[in-house]
Amino acid sequence: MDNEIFESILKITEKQDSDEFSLSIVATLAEIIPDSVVALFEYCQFTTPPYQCITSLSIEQQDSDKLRYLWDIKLPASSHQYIRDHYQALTHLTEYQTNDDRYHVFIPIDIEGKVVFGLEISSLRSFREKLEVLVAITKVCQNFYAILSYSERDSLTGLYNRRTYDNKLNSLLKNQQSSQLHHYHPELEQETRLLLPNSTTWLAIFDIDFFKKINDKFGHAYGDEVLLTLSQFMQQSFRNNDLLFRYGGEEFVLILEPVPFEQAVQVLNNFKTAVAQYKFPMVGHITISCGFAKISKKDHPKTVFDCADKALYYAKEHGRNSVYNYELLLEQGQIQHGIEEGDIELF
Ligand SMILES: Nc1nc2c(ncn2[C@@H]2O[C@H](COP(=O)(O)OP(=O)(O)OP(=O)(O)O)[C@@H](O)[C@H]2O)c(=O)[nH]1
Repeated sequence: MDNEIFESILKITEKQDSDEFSLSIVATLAEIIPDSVVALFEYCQFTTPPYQCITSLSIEQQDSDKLRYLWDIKLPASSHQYIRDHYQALTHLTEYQTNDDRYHVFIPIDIEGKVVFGLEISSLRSFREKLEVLVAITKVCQNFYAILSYSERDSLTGLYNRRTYDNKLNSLLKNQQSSQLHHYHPELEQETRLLLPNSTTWLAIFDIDFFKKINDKFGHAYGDEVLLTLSQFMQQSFRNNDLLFRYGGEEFVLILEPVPFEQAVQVLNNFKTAVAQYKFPMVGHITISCGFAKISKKDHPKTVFDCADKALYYAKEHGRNSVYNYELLLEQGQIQHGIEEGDIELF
């Protein structure tokens, strides 16, 4: 194997987390193709357009021979235009040239036969002679992505699993909203969204009401169908930057990107209402309860979860099919900080 490919693959596959892995692929390709812009797109069938650029990089050679890594730089308009017009046809490696004299290559990465990511590399100089290297690297990456995805996602719903939740929340708390991925980059010509004043990141827990009865009445397979449909509903209802997890059995966690309190209440209530109105095949109507809490920098992962869980418990005790916020319940004196009736837990 060519030494360059071997070294690159070794470097990329040292990463054990798919976010870091993605950044590493982009960096490696940008190093291999000097003066290029490398962008990584992620596909999501539930968004419009059904893909988003999650990161991009260009490496600049400085006078001192030092390299400057320009992350999340704006993509050439020609790349955006082409992808917007042709994304449905970009299911195999595509080379194209545009009027601005740029040479582009788009390489789709599929997992289990479905295109999940796409890499777009563009430069004012042709890099045809490097195509073989690019293809070799992306083929290995494709296999490695599949392994990482298997370990990070829940097999029934495809949402992130509990283990990934721990990792993502830990890194979010460590580095509140500054991670390279799943973060809105205004430079990337995506949906322009200004951060409203008083915006905070929120953690919400959803739990299906009386799910045991659904299993008991219709059988486990129909119970699974409800979990699957609900998770698809979640993917359609929340923004691409929001993170969704199947935390356990019939319990789901949502990390809501920074929005003001009123907006969080509205978004969560809309979802709760939409679920209650939906008629599941065979099972009919179901309801969910939700508790949510603010994620602040100083929080410990367990503390945030426990707070949202207390609000969820309150919802379960007060009629279900409802959404409650931990901080508001606390302010209203409906619950106490740390100590609950019949609860000797102290934190
Ligand atoms: N079909 C299916 N059922 C599951 C799965 N994981 C957990 N469950 C079931 O989910 C049910 C959860 O029951 P409980 O914790 O009593 O909660 P509940 O019946 O929803 O009641 P409340 O939460 O109090 O409204 C149990 O019967 C579990 O067996 C799964 O992957 N598939």
